[in-house]
Amino acid sequence: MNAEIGSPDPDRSLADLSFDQVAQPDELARAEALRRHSMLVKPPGSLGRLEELGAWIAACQGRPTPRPFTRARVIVFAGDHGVAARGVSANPPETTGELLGTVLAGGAAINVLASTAGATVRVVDIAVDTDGAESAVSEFKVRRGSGSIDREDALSDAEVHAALLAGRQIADAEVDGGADLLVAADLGVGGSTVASTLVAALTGAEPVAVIGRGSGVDDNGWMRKAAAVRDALRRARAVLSDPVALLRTSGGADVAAMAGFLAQAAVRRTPVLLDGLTVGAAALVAEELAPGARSWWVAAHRSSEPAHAMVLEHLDLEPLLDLDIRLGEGAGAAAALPLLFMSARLLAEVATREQAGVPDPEA
Ligand SMILES: O=C(O)c1ccc[n+]([C@@H]2O[C@H](COP(=O)([O-])O)[C@@H](O)[C@H]2O)c1
Ligand SMILES: Cc1cc2nc[nH]c2cc1C
Repeated sequence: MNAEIGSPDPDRSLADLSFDQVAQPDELARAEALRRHSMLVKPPGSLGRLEELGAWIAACQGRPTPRPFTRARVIVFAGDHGVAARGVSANPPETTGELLGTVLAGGAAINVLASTAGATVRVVDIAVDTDGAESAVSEFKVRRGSGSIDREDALSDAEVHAALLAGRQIADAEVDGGADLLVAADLGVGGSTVASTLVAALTGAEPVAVIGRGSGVDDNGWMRKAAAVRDALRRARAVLSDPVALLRTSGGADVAAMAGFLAQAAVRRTPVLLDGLTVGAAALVAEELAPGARSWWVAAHRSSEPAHAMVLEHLDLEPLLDLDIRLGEGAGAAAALPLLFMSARLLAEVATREQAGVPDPEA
């Protein structure tokens, strides 16, 4: 049980929330890595984006020859959304708690994908609407569910602070525990309505342009979702310039925690593989909280949710995969993990032309 649910420390000041300045990845290491790639036993540039990806890893690690990743971690942030009660999802709200149990039991797609790729999964119950049955993963729980963003604030200011701090603390603990590659993942019925609202607010997109089927809502549900996003957007646009107020008005504790996590991962110079729509919405907020954080992120995939394309465009990120994945829970990111593992090892382990005795025809 978490005694603090619903009563975040009122003494936490705004100052607690500031993120240290984000340093940029090491451009010298990136340039050296690209130069090394041109010396390896293959036509220059022939490994395409794997070369760029390797150079990005080198820049993040601050060394031209990357170390292989040894501890990739997927953190699943689970939370409920009050707006789910408006019938905007194909699934009833209680599904979130059931899915949380499935991930904990190892039976979800993310468990299989992460384990196949060689990553471990941690689940954090940040705001699941359980009826009092908090568990060992509820240490950072901020509240149960959230307000329905079409007509009330999702959270109080104190709850936004608590969630951002939770994300920041989780990132710190993961990096201190040796994580060298991080994935933020979301789980929560109604999450795509919240994420679509945040994306429309932060990118200036029209409501109808951002609304997709989420986890599979039917036509009537899609209409209710469109109405909810339209109403929520009116409230969101009033607080656009203030990311904390935006999270209070139109977010959720899971999104706020992911934003804190993504910002702090960048502060701690740790590369992150971004998943789909809801993580993307959190990333938009994180970039506002910690400008420059986006340099530490790679977009794993393009979700089939229309709002995700707007996230990618806004952050100027080119996704690695386009597999029509629209699951959330970190699935798209886990599917792309092997590409990062390969990119790091290619730079470190492929022989140079000189070592292989294959002279450069141009030399
Ligand atoms: O991240 C995505 O691209 C994504 C796209 C569609 C659905 N989801 C997942 O589905 C849930 C949200 O869908 P919905 O329809 O309940 O809003 C939530 O658990 C997300 O992880 C996630
Ligand atoms: C089954 C199911 C799995 C999910 N994983 C993430 N969101 C989800 C939503 C549903 C409905």
